[in-house]
Amino acid sequence: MLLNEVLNQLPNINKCLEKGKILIIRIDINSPIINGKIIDDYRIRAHSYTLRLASDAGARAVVLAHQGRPGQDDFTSLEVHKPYIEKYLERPIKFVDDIIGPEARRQIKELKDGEILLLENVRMLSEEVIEKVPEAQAETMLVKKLAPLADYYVFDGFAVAHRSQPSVVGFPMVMPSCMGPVFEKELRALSVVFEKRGKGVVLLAGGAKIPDTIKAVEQLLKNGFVEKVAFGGLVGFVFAVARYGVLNTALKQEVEKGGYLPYVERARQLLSKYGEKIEVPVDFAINQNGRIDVDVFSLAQQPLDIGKSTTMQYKEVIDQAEVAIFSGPMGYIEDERFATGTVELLRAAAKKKLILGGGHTILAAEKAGVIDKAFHVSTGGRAFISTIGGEEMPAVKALLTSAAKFRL
Ligand SMILES: Nc1ncnc2c1ncn2[C@@H]1O[C@H](COP(=O)(O)OP(=O)(O)OP(=O)(O)O)[C@@H](O)[C@H]1O
Ligand SMILES: O=C(O)[C@H](O)COP(=O)(O)O
Repeated sequence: MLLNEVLNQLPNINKCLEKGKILIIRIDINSPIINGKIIDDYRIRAHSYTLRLASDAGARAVVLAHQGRPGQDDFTSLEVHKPYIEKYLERPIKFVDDIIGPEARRQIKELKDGEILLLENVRMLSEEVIEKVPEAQAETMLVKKLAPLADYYVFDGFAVAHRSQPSVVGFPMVMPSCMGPVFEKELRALSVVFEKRGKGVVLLAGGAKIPDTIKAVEQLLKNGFVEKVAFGGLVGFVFAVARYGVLNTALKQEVEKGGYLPYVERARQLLSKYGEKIEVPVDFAINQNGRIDVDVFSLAQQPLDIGKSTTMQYKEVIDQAEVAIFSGPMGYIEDERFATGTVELLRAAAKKKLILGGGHTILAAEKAGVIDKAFHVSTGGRAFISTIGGEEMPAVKALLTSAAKFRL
């Protein structure tokens, strides 16, 4: 189903905003954390708007969210996020280090109109990280314990919409549900891409998520949703190896190091099918006591950015376009010298209808000074790239089922 049809069928948050009603709101404030400190709060800022809407309407908000994955360094308590939410909301919120236990349930029952209660990292429940069909997720402890306490479920976590987890797809099966404003805004912005049916749409695809990016690009090209795709970042290495052969050992080594050699074959297939629609780097920047640019055949060490000729070539592609989608940086943006390709292309893309997504892409856009010029800045990482690829998100499917069942 097309995104605008989905949007017509799903109730938006206004249908769930009622004074005194208890809302379970699933947001995605999963943020980059280093040494216990949040280093980018873009998602928190975005979702604070949703919580403000609920609070201003006098609803009682129970907030579900995650941070990291069990076993990873950034798997922390959401207590870390509380002051950030309070900063953007300009009002205090409650936090409880419990999710479905007696203390959490007591605090939910005692909520007053306009209050917001943030529950602990929902991935501390082992059942949350197991993906299953929505009907099975409706049987989890999370849903069984919390759903009876609430009136509505609001799904706002676009960035986690691709996960068939209990907090995402379980609640819509058992209670009236609506989409939150962050999620709705994402779908509306991305529907612009689909409405164009590819005409004048270019994708700048970089970054490090090789399998996800290749999968999304396969879909986009197959469905005719883009006119051109220009590759950079690590995914650009894979396409350069595919286009120019494996003569170049430095590039091949980089691809091999990440275990991505099998993707070279998929890249080759895409190139043979859609060759004229795909742009591949012709040169790269390397570090030899500073940045120097070398053409793809002379490369003898790890490339850290697309080169100047590639940047020029991609700028021409952007100039011809109406909509530019930017997903993943073109180079190692953590080092100023190698952020040039990404920054220059972002500036060119900002003259068009620019849609961008991904943590590092947002950081680069901030660096390039274009974040406020973008038509849409997505909160999604994998969810963003998958949605533009035309993949149906489990959250969307569950909300559609809920809409048909509960008719808000
Ligand atoms: N040539 C390169 N050499 C080394 N690192 C690179 C290169 N090109 C891109 N990267 C790295 O890729 C990472 C970003 O890729 P990623 O796919 O995570 O993008 P993103 O915008 O952060 O998306 P998401 O939020 O989904 O993670 C950055 O750390 C960047 O330095
Ligand atoms: O950052 C993301 O992409 C989302 O929060 C989903 O996180 P996950 O990949 O750990 O499910």
